Amino acid sequence: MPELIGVSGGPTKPEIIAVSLFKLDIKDGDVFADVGCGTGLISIEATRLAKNLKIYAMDARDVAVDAATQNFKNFGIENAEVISGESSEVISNLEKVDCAFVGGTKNITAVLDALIEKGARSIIVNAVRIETVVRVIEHMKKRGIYDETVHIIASRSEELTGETYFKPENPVYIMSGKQKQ
Ligand SMILES: C[S@@+](CC[C@H](N)C(=O)[O-])C[C@H]1O[C@@H](n2cnc3c(N)ncnc32)[C@H](O)[C@@H]1O
Repeated sequence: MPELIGVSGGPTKPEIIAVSLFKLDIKDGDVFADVGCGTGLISIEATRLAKNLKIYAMDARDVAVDAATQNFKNFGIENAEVISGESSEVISNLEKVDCAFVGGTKNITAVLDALIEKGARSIIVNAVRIETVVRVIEHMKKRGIYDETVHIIASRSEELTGETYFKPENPVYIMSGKQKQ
């Protein structure tokens, strides 16, 4: 496996990716939006779960766009387009979206509105700040797409003086929205 090029804020931890992508329920042929793609790892993992995806990976930071572009090249991901810009505007210019993972939550209500407008049937949002969690739940409820929130607290084994202890990861909230297509 090639080594993933990192950026601040990423990559998303494997346990969070596992739960998020399970709940996303991505299907063969889907148009998938990786919103605030950072390293692009979510898109890379999504290609292992479904065939013939069309992926739009977007981020407002040049450093993330460059990292995702290089990571896709290194991992042989040919079905992903990396787009630089504010996600709510990028999504507005897409023809349609079937499902979306939102890892970057700036302007989150506008991002959710754009995804709903494009017909997304499944939207998963990751957040660590409680104010963002409340904003997402309230807006999903207002738009009639709220499904549920899962709060994940994981810890990973680390060696300590030849023995094993568990180092806690940051807790993450995973919000899920579903819409009929
Ligand atoms: C926590 S990181 C995402 C990590 C990523 N899932 C990974 O595995 O590498 C959040 C990213 O979202 C981007 N971001 C946040 N809000 C955004 C927005 N409204 N539009 C575009 N990018 C955004 C940030 O620039 C940042 O790179």
